[in-house]
Amino acid sequence: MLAISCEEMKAMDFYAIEKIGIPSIVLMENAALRVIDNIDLDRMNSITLICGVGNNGGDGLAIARHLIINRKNVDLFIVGNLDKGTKDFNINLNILKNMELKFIHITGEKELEILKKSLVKNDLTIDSIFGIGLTRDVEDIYKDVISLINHYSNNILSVDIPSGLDGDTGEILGISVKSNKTITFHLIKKGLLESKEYTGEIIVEPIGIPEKVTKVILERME
Ligand SMILES: NC(=O)C1=CN([C@@H]2O[C@H](COP(=O)(O)OP(=O)(O)OC[C@H]3O[C@@H](n4cnc5c(N)ncnc54)[C@H](O)[C@@H]3O)[C@@H](O)[C@H]2O)[C@H](O)CC1
Ligand SMILES: [K+]
Repeated sequence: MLAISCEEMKAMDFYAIEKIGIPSIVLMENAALRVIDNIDLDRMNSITLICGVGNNGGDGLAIARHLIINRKNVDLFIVGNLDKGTKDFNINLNILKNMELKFIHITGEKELEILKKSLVKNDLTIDSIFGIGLTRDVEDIYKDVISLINHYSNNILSVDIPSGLDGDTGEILGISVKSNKTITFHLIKKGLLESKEYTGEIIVEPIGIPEKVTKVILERME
């Protein structure tokens, strides 16, 4: 199975968007729908979603929207500086605000306690904090959130990469979500192959990036 680096994935995303003309929000929507396809909606009714403020978080916001449309009970939490949200994160956040979905912005003990209460009673926790954009050790409030996720969830799904795992080496950067299932997009990232203990079952899902893009980037980056 072809495994790629985070840099190669970012280059493929960029080429698909800039050269082929597929809007990034379309890739994000495709990613969200692929995650929904991998959730047993007949059995999962109460779902806790924890989102970062990058595009991995943006995936999570789009997933939240589709879960709500499927009449699921969604507890949505966001961790990170909301002023630093990416373009696609903000598009999806704005949609949820227009749908009057309440979310909790985790900044301290009070919200961590609310998160814990949601985790202990839910059917599924979805980790959408960091993906291929993780660049350094996880610290502070992010570390507290991931520790709670690992302690109090009984069923965890990670979006693209377990948050805290280095997508290239499989190294744990301070702390990582220990998932039951990881839905990774387009091609498997090398780091996932090194850390089955943290990824759980790995499912690779297409998000609409043409084969040509993969070929061009891999030839360029050989
Ligand atoms: N259009 C696309 O490219 C698509 C991407 N997909 C998803 O996007 C993520 C990658 O998103 P990106 O915004 O590049 O980064 P992350 O969301 O992974 O990280 C967010 C942000 O966090 C900052 N950061 C990095 N390390 C730390 C840290 N230790 N502590 C705090 N903050 C940190 C950094 O600034 C990052 O930018 C990819 O995984 C996919 O899930 C779509 O799925 C498809 C389209
Ligand atoms: K993640």
